[in-house]
Amino acid sequence: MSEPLPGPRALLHLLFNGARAVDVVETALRLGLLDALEPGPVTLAALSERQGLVPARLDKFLDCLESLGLVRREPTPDAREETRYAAVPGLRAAAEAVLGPRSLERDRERYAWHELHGHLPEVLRGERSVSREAFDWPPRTPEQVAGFEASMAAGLGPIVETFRAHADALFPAGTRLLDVGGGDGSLAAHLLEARPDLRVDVYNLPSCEPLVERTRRARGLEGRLGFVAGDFLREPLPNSHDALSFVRVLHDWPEDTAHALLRAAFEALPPGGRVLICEEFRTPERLAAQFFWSYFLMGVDSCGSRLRDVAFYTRALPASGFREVRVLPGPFELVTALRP
Ligand SMILES: C[S@@+](CC[C@H](N)C(=O)[O-])C[C@H]1O[C@@H](n2cnc3c(N)ncnc32)[C@H](O)[C@@H]1O
Repeated sequence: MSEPLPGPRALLHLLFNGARAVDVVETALRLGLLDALEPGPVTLAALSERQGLVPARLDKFLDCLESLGLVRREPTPDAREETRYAAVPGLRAAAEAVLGPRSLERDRERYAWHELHGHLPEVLRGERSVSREAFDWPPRTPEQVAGFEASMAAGLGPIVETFRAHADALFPAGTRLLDVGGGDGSLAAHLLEARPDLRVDVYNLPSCEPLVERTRRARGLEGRLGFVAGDFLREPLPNSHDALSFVRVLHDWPEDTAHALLRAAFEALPPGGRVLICEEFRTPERLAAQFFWSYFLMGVDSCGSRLRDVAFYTRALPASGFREVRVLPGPFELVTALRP
């Protein structure tokens, strides 16, 4: 769905009514109204009869959805009950993704954003931050590490889809891939399940080793899913792999660190070796999905997660010596390049 954003005044009205707006959309999802509205158009009379709802009340409910830009109304000179409504395409899936029980937004509610809420002037002046007990970057305590990596694994769906779509071209038989900052090994496990001839090592801080061990055992990947402990800010990357991936890693760091990591990847790869970068590049829709992190990380100076323009990487890769830079399509784009 790429609807134009409402003007500033309309947007602010809607934001002020945010809790009520979410209530409306959640209700539409729960009652099955979105299932009826998305193939639409459907008349008010048919919809209220099918769902057992009071037409005059449903009429107001549909006005709420229309004011959010989620439902379109076809005005009619006929009786009010004959007005036809249709949901904008993709609404049901979007509502499930953002408001459903496995929503990433719900997952983010676990973070201590309320430590900043109402205190942004002090936050912006550098007088207040998220406490290190609540969140540290990189995660420090075993609870922080496990909680953070679980959040990451929950959002892997589009990344797995992108990698799977391009796996044949990217990973010839026998490829050894190092997934740098590879979380708890969940992405590696998906790739290994899709490609029986692949071998993947996760490179991560030592605190992540038990999580990767757990993934290896749970998915029966002994002998194929390895772990290499290291800190890429302090030491060179290991140099015994054909390909290195950075998945949602480079955008966590300032530009000079991202450049340094790409140079480290270049040094570690053999001639013909491939680097892969997968993260969300900056578009209005993705910026909306990133809102939580833009807000929360104002209080965490050690983490600068920002969506970058893809041009940052298409310029940075050649500058680090890489050639044949390609941007492959997918739900998250995948940028690849080769060491000559
Ligand atoms: C945003 S997470 C992405 C995890 C995973 N790639 C994914 O997309 O689900 C960033 C990862 O970088 C790792 N990381 C952070 N600092 C690191 C460092 N200095 N050396 C190695 N890994 C690091 C974290 O432990 C975490 O697994």
